[in-house]
Amino acid sequence: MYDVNEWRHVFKLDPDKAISDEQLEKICESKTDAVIIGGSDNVTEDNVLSLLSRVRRFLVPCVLEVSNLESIVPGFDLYFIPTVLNSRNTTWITELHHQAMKEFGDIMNWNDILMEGYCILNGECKAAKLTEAKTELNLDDIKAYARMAENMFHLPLFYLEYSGTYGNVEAVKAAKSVLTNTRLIYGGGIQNAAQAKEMAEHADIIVVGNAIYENLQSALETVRAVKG
Ligand SMILES: CC(C)=CCC/C(C)=C/CC/C(C)=C/CC/C(C)=C/CC/C(C)=C/CC/C(C)=C/CC/C(C)=C/COP(=O)(O)OP(=O)(O)O
Ligand SMILES: O=P(O)(O)OC[C@@H](O)CO
Ligand SMILES: [Mg+2]
Repeated sequence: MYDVNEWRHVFKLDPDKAISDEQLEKICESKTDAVIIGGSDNVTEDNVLSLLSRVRRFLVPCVLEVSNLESIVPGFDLYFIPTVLNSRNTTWITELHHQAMKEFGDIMNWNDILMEGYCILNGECKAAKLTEAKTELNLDDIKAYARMAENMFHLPLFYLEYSGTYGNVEAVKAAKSVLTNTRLIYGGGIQNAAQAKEMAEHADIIVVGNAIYENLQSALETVRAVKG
């Protein structure tokens, strides 16, 4: 029903951060392709459900990006499941996933679930610290992770994650150069239309997160910059 292959721009809402109804309406009616609900800190069943019910007043597709087992709730259009390819700790590559399959395996509808191969590149972000990601990577390392996502694991999504800081365009270009079927997602530090446009020249989908809470007007301008 929802074709992520057509998406170019998404907003990521953090369930741990406050957003007014008026601000949320602007995000949901911005003509972005989807709203992702996700974060790395204090993501709970309660704050996920509360944000989902507020986003549901609008027509925009709503995705849960799963970050822990406790906050997986029904009612989303799609579920994105990260596996951190450059983590040093198997917990974040396959272990929580194994646990989740034991818990939810019988009721999972794989038409609504997409795996994301994460490559985290900002060593200072919470997700990097939590997952013990190996972030000192050169362009060849990044290309190799992208190839693993597509050719080895056949993942539908490869996510270059610079959460909190604007990343290296050359890294995005390098990842894109080796991907054919797997969609390239770029997220991190996009604060304005120019940055959105620059990353969207190489990434298939760009994600705007923190800017929603820091400069909403500028965040909204990223939609038109990417989707015209
Ligand atoms: C009942 C029902 C609806 C069932 C549906 C079935 C279903 C979807 C089952 C789930 C199956 C499954 C395999 C789940 C996996 C479970 C799991 C916990 C996997 C681990 C995920 C993971 C690697 C998390 C690590 C952290 C991470 C990469 C989070 C992604 C998001 C992210 C990086 C956000 C940025 O966070 P933020 O807080 O904004 O950070 P900053 O401070 O840097 O801004
Ligand atoms: O919050 P920012 O830095 O925009 O990053 C977006 C997203 O990639 C975070 O997972
Ligand atoms: Mg954030």
